[in-house]
Amino acid sequence: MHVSSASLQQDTHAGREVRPGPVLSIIIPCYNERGNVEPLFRAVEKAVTRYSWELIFVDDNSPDGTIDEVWRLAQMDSRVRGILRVGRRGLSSAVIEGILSSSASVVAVMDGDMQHDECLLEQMVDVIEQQGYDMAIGSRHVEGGDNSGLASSWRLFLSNAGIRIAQCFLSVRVRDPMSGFFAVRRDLVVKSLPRLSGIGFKILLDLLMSQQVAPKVIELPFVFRSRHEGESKMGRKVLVQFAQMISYHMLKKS
Ligand SMILES: Nc1nc2c(ncn2[C@@H]2O[C@H](COP(=O)(O)OP(=O)(O)O[C@H]3O[C@H](CO)[C@@H](O)[C@H](O)[C@@H]3O)[C@@H](O)[C@H]2O)c(=O)[nH]1
Repeated sequence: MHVSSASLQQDTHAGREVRPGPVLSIIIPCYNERGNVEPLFRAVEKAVTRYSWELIFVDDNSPDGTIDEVWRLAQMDSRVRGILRVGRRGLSSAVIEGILSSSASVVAVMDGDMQHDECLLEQMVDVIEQQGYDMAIGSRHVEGGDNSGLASSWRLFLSNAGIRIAQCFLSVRVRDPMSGFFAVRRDLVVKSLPRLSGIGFKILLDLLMSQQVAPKVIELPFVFRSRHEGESKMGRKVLVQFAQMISYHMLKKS
């Protein structure tokens, strides 16, 4: 397991026992995902063994009691934490709050429905920590990636159209800017906070559009799986919010 030598030195100097924080914070926005919480935790536990991690679920007061399930797990394992937001909704803003409450130098964002492949998490940390990338994106649109888990051909059409639109506004070439699965240096997000819109579903695109200097980005292929349980929250409102988010950045730049 990776432990930073800086933290060890510091604690040797202080002469007391060390309990270093996690290397990776995994942020899970969730709404009505009760049945997916424990399977996701178990999957992460199995997949991520080389780095220490914490798993932060950010729930917007789901009617199905998702947060109770998160807190039940948190009682059994201190690597699990839950943030309950009341009176607010939104994937992107939930992710931002999760990142703000995290402590690792690398944060990963993934869906709470098992559509993202947890086996990619270690590789994401590897490329950021060892190869100097700022961001590693789980991509359905590079060789080896696959988008077959999207629920319908209508969703596929929307996703492809969204990607084409998004790419017009990016200075860095990203094949899957609509992905909800990525890892990033935490300090890059913190520096971007004044420019992030936090609107809607597309936090990766929001983050990419907030950059003043092109970040060093790598896309890693993954197979987008079918949902484990429950339903997608994608609706007409999400499309409107997508347009609002793009407009927000265009207005800021003008
Ligand atoms: N806290 C919170 N979480 C939310 C909200 N809306 C959705 N989520 C959570 O965000 C994750 C993704 O939401 P889904 O509703 O499952 O998204 P999707 O339609 O399957 O969209 C997927 O495909 C997109 C690419 O086309 C991805 O961008 C997106 O992240 C997701 O992977 C899930 O864990 C879901 O519970 C919300 O208002 N609040």
